[in-house]
Amino acid sequence: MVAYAVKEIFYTLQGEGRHAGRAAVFCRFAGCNLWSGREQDRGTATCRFCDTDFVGVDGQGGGRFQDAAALAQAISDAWIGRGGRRLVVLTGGEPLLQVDELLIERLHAMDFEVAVETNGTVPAPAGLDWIAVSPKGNAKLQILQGNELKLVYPQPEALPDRFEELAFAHHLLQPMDGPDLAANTAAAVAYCLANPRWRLSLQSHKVLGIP
Ligand SMILES: C[S@@+](CC[C@H](N)C(=O)[O-])C[C@H]1O[C@@H](n2cnc3c(N)ncnc32)[C@H](O)[C@@H]1O
Ligand SMILES: Nc1nc2[nH]cc(C(=O)O)c2c(=O)[nH]1
Ligand code: SF4
Ligand SMILES: [Mg+2]
Repeated sequence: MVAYAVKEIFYTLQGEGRHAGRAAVFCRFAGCNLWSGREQDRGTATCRFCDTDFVGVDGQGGGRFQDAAALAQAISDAWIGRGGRRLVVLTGGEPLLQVDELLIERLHAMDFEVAVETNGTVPAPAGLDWIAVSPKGNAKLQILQGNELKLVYPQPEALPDRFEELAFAHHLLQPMDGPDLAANTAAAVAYCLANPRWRLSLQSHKVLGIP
């Protein structure tokens, strides 16, 4: 039985959210519940603005890992930093379709702080150190609390008001990348100025030209 399908594993700086600028291993799981990942399905998907290729296991360091120990070892091998706190960001695709408590335990045993980037539609296993939820359109949220709520903006079906009172330590707006990035960034800046409980999250890795 193949346990985990992983698109890619790479070491870079977290580009987004409250940990932006911090070194981390990214583990990108294959597959998502809100889009097939095929361009021909994008227009009818629940999530239509995705900036990521999460199909297959053919990326750098990707593959099928038989068990939690094997995947945790591959993640550990990708950490090339010296000193500091080791951080892994589990992303995708939708990581919570695959992440389980055993993997989190193994990563903790290898001295990692374990963060997740999720669309929030799948319940989270116990033990995660940092939960970043990024709601999508009218998809029903199952995770109603966490560390950061990072809303891609603007989404007509997911207005910030709806998430303002949820129990997250940080509320962030991230401009939607795509053909309207400049206008979306201006709109997000204006929203944060008018509604100071929201802070801006830029995708700094794209500006920097790093993965
Ligand atoms: C590719 S997703 C993978 C994790 C998970 N499926 C999710 O949606 O949160 C990683 C992050 O990128 C964000 N993202 C995806 N497409 C984006 C876009 N076009 N502009 C800005 N952020 C985007 C997501 O909202 C999420 O915060
Ligand atoms: N540098 C960098 N930071 C990121 N933060 C969230 C990402 C993601 O795709 O989940 C991401 C990513 O793909 N690259
Ligand atoms: S939920 Fe996340 S991975 Fe899935 S299509 Fe949307 S942005 Fe991409
Ligand atoms: Mg990304």
